[in-house]
Amino acid sequence: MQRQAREREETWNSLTELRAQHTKLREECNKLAQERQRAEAAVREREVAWEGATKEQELTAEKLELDIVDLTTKVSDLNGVKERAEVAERLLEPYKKKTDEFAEAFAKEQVLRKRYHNQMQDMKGAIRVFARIRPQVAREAGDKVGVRKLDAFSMEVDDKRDVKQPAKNFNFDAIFDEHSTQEDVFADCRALVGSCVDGFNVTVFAYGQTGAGKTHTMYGSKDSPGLVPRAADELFEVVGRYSIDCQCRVICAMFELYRDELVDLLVTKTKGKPPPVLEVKKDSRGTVKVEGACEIEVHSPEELLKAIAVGQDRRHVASTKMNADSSRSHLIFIVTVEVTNNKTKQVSTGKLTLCDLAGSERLKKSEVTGEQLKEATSINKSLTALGDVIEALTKQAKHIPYRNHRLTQLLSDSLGGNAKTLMFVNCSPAFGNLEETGSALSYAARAKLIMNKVEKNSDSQEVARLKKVIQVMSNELEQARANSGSALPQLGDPEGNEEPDEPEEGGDEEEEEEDS
Ligand SMILES: Nc1ncnc2c1ncn2[C@@H]1O[C@H](COP(=O)(O)OP(=O)(O)OP(=O)(O)O)[C@@H](O)[C@H]1O
Repeated sequence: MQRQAREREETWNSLTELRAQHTKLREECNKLAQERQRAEAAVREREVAWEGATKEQELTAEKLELDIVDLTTKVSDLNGVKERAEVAERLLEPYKKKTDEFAEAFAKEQVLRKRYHNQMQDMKGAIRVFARIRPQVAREAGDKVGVRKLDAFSMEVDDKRDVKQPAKNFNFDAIFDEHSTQEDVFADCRALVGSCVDGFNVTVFAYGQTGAGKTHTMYGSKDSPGLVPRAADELFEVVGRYSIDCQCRVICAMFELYRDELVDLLVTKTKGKPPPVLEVKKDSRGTVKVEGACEIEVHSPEELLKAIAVGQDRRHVASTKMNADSSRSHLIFIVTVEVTNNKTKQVSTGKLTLCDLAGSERLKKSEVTGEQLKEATSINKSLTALGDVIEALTKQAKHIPYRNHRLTQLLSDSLGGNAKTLMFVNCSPAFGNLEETGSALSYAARAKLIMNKVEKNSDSQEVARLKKVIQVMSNELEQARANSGSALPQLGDPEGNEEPDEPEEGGDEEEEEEDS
């Protein structure tokens, strides 16, 4: 009985154990079944994706095949066009040659037209205006171009940002653009140097916004010399030709008009001795002279270039937002050429005035402060005075306000005077400067209307000698008057009542009127 009970218990225990094992196995079986389900779902998903990709590839392949067919048709069409173009080109060959010939003839004709036009303007005494559009500089990178040369005589200023504003056209005696070299520019000015040696007064001045290229045009750089150094070489070329039967003397002087003060750039400063006072005067012919200036006689282009370099080094320049090397003064270089004919003893005296004006600037744009602000204000004031003189001359006003500023006094024989005058109007091509460019061009267009009374400065040797004596005596008298206060009478007025020939600031209505 006991044995039976023990066997039953053992059997029960192994049954319980078997049951536990069975439960565990069922759980594992369930787990495996779930994993299998997940794996089957993933496989199905991949199969669907693969089928989709295959379909897409099939569609792309079909499209590519269609594209290939299309491109093949186009290539064969293009081959047909190319063949026809080649045939047309062969047919056009003789016409192209003719067109090139016409273009060349047109260019030659334009050069001649410009030359004859300039000679005619010269004879009429008209002030000539050459416009020069400089290439865009690094500062303007990314800005659009709004100033274009149209042909040898015309240009346009087109503000495409303002669709309502039509392009403005300007006509001048020559237009130079970003492709024009310093050589091209000088080729159109060369004859003026000859005129100076011939005994005429000649003025070339550059006007324009700050950074527009005035100094580049007038002086240039070592690698790309501008008009002044080229004129120095040309002058001695011409003098060399004259020297066969004439005695020639070349004398130069250089000043800057800095903040309304005339500064001699060639004078050697002596310690403790103030530099001589410079005065702007006019001789009997109306030629402007700067009295008290240091004049240097030069005998070769090298000596002349050395004098130029000395003066340029002493000029006031500064860096502004608009130009890294901005000229802060008006630079005036004067070369006088005295030619005495060995046979006739006739003396002719020509004066070449080369003037690099300081640039007009918007004070907000150039962001100058302190001393530079004072410089800019003074520059703008002088250019306004110059504008007033131009305005008065073009309106043929009775009174021309030359005496309102030293700059206008200095240029009084060049504007409405006895000189052959050439004005450069320099401009930037960039959109950012269109407003300033437009006003500089309008300023220059007005100047183009001015007529000078050009005549040769020629005297017999005796008259020339006497004029020099008078000049020396006048200077001595002025000196004596300066030393003894106002005790001595003024020249030409025994009573000593005449106004001294000093510039008057601010355009006083009371000032002495000058003949237009
Ligand atoms: N035709 C040109 N070709 C190449 N570079 C030019 C030309 N004109 C001007 N530049 C360059 O543009 C910059 C400004 O020119 P420049 O100093 O002559 O201007 P500016 O009118 O004399 O200015 P500012 O009135 O401030 O003295 C310079 O770096 C100059 O080298």
